[in-house]
Amino acid sequence: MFAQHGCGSCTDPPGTGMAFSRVGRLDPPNRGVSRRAAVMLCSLLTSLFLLHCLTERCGTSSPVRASSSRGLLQDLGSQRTKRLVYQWTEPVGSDGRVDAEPPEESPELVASRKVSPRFAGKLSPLGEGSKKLPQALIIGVKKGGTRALLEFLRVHPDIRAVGAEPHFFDRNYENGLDWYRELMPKTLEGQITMEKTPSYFVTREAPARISAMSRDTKLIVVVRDPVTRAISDYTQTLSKKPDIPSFESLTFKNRTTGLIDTSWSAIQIGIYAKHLDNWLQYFPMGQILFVSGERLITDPAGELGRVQDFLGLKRIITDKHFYFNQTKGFPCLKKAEGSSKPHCLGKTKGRTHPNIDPEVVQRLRDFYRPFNMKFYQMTGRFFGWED
Ligand SMILES: Nc1ncnc2c1ncn2[C@@H]1O[C@H](COP(=O)(O)OS(=O)(=O)O)[C@@H](OP(=O)(O)O)[C@H]1O
Repeated sequence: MFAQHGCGSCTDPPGTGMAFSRVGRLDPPNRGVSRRAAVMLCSLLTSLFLLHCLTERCGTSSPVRASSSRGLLQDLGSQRTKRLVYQWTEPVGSDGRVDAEPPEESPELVASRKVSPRFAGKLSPLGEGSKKLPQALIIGVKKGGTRALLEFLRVHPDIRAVGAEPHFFDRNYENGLDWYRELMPKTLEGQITMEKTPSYFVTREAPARISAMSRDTKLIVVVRDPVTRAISDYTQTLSKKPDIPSFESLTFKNRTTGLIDTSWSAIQIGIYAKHLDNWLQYFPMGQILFVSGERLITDPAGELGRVQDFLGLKRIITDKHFYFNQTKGFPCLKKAEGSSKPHCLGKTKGRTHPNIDPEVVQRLRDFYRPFNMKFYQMTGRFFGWED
């Protein structure tokens, strides 16, 4: 009876005691003793409950929970997420060049994972495992097909990846490895942690920094015909800054002399042999896998087979996982990771490119040819970008 009667007081703010003293004065003495006992019992139970909450084991509805240490950590986590959100808008240069885009994940897919969209990895049902530094990275190239590769790889049960581009080895290096590790999803023994940031491939300092993290890091580069890549890069910028000069005028330092402006990042990035040279100072060729961006579209399962072998994983992602979506004009996943629904990449992947003057395209083909030949020689793979 006391427990029932007094239970309303259990929710009163502890330490006020006002309701109890008023009730005590109005009741007869023998009942007053019992009431005092009930009050003491309630206070004891309240204290125990508070203690329980402070050790973070009580339900989310508890007011104590809001100020618990986990609450603070969650707040910090969302601040960090916000910080990374800003970075999507940061890299717009004065010429309207944009370095990165938000991850191509549909809101439905993200919601189905029930975790932060930007840093969503695969969650084990009980959230067990620990955060580890990545053992494999997709380091480039921008507009090569890096998002498609990562989204396809995430289907593999032994791969867990960050959704967003952390840009750790180029823009956020001063934040330190602990910051970087915190961004990673938890993994169990035998699972591989991954992330993709396409700008690493052209960042001078990236190879030394990644090697300092671990000399065993496996590196994956998705490459695509440098001319189409440059046009794709330009198309992305144009979609955000429609007033930029034409592709043709940005291509040349001087159109009449035909001198190509190699300082324009859209052109620079495609000189793959030059960038690769820098990586080979720190990593042996066997630790770098080159994925054909073209074949990733025409034969995704074939390229994914090579990637799984390279990562030492069982070939789980096969033809059965893909279908060709006629409307999108690209292969899509029958079931995305963490979801039972089909999944194509979003609108910013597979944009319609503007028509470029064929003479300019030819001039660029001539420009890239020797670099491409060198690149085929270095990698031992013929990518067929000549026509
Ligand atoms: N399956 C699938 N679906 C959609 N798009 C696909 C796919 N596979 C490869 N691609 C090509 O990926 C190009 C974008 O490359 P990235 O994801 O590396 O771009 S980014 O650097 O992250 O912005 C994108 O370039 P654009 O066609 O120029 O938009 C696509 O051609």
